[in-house]
Amino acid sequence: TTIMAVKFKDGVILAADSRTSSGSYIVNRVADKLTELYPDSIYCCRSGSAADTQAIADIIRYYLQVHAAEHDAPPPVEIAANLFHKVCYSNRGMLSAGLIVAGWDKASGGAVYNIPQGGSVHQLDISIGGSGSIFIYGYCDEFYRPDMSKEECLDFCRKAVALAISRDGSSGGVIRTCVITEAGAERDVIPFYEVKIG
Ligand SMILES: C#CCCCC(=O)N[C@@H](Cc1ccccc1)C(=O)N[C@@H](CC(C)C)B(O)O
Repeated sequence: TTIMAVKFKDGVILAADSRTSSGSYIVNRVADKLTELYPDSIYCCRSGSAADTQAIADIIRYYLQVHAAEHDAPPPVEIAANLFHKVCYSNRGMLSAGLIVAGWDKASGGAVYNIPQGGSVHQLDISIGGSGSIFIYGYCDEFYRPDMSKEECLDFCRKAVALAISRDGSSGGVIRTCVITEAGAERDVIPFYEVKIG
């Protein structure tokens, strides 16, 4: 898997490949690793065990619905990140889950949180994860800027995931993206071959 989430001018952009593998067998070549946690405002990027990350996302989705009902307002992204931390840390050592939580809320105007295997929480401007991310740290260090426009940031994310797909055997398929701003969430998908790489 290759996943990433990035802050840009108007909010956040999430991106992922679409390969689910079992050893060298490709179980799903069109998997959707960008999972909605709260309608139109909070998503997560999933890496690691498909089973574990599906189960955890379902739990967080439920708790965010409860939070929204209790507060009569959409939950801040930070709440979703803290809920993931609680579940992942209390089941530490029994899960294989590398998650990135990202979304837009009135208070932050866009936030990205990385939750690695141990269950810690890290707020960042950009987070990359999954087996393919090791191949694109240099690319992201060199080209990421916090003030990119939507189009610039979409191109940056698609190029980063395409470069990872070209090197990581556990990443592949199509490149899915999700742009989250005050206006809501906008999903897109492009084939890997449409991205011009070396
Ligand atoms: C079907 C089946 C077997 C398991 C499918 C399955 O979880 N594959 C995993 C790899 C893995 C992980 C832990 C144990 C085994 C196999 C996978 O493809 N993970 C991708 C992300 C998920 C969310 C789709 B990525 O991290 O590569």
